[in-house]
Amino acid sequence: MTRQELFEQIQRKRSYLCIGLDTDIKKIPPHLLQLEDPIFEFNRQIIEATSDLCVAYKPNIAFYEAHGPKGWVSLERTLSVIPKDIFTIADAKRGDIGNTSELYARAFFDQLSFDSLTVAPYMGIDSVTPFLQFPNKWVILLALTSNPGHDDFQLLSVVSEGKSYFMFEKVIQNSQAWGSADNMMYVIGATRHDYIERVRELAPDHFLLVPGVGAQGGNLEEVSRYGLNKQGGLLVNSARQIIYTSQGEDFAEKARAAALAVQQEMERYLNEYLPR
Ligand SMILES: O=C(O)c1cc(=O)[nH]c(=O)n1[C@@H]1O[C@H](COP(=O)(O)O)[C@@H](O)[C@H]1O
Repeated sequence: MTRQELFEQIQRKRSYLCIGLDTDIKKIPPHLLQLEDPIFEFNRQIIEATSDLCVAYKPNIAFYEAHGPKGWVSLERTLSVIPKDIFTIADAKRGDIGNTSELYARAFFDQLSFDSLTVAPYMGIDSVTPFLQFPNKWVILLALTSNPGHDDFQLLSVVSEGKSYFMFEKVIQNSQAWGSADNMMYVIGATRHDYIERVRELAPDHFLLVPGVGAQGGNLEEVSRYGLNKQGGLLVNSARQIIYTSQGEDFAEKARAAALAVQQEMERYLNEYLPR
């Protein structure tokens, strides 16, 4: 999917919501557990109930891998029911020496047909560029993550040409030579919305994947104020706050209500910062 197509979807749906399919067998409604593939059935109903309100789905691969081969089947089946105009993110946080990264890319882009993959930048250029060789596919590079440990490394000072930068700032600056705003996004945690203005100075055109609203307490209003750009430029992810709203037979309906509340809030920000 191209940047322009993503933007058109944001305008059409008045939403930049990405729903996280972090489908935990321990948290899904008990009535689904007797089915052959409860994870798929849960996802299928969530997708059916919410696909007009969001522009992306992000299955976190850990929730599927943990079940072995059965989990991969649930993931494949889930992908097959996501409408084709919706952006898909494999949240696998990969990155390794070049030939290994290339195989990871083939797994997620060719075998599973995801539009994008989250990638850790720590091993540097040759661990990231193999993912950028796939036409129409995206790398979403971790820059400033939402978890408490982000300050262990991402906020360390690095001196470059006599100036001091945070490590995450160097990730954003240096990686722009590896790809472009048409095939690379950055992860910025919603819990660090105080840095989004700075991120926008460094990467005015790139899309940002912003997890951490909802269950992790990030602030959507602040993220939107500083993060929206002229093409939308934001995919704000929420998983638990949307998909686990009810443990009953009405779980999909309740998930829709939670997604609708977020979409309506986003529509207000789009009207304010990015009028049609
Ligand atoms: O790469 C990610 O998506 C990610 C990066 C980050 O900094 N923080 C973060 O929470 N995530 C993912 O985003 C999702 C957040 O889920 P909720 O907190 O339930 O909305 C999980 O799948 C996390 O793995």
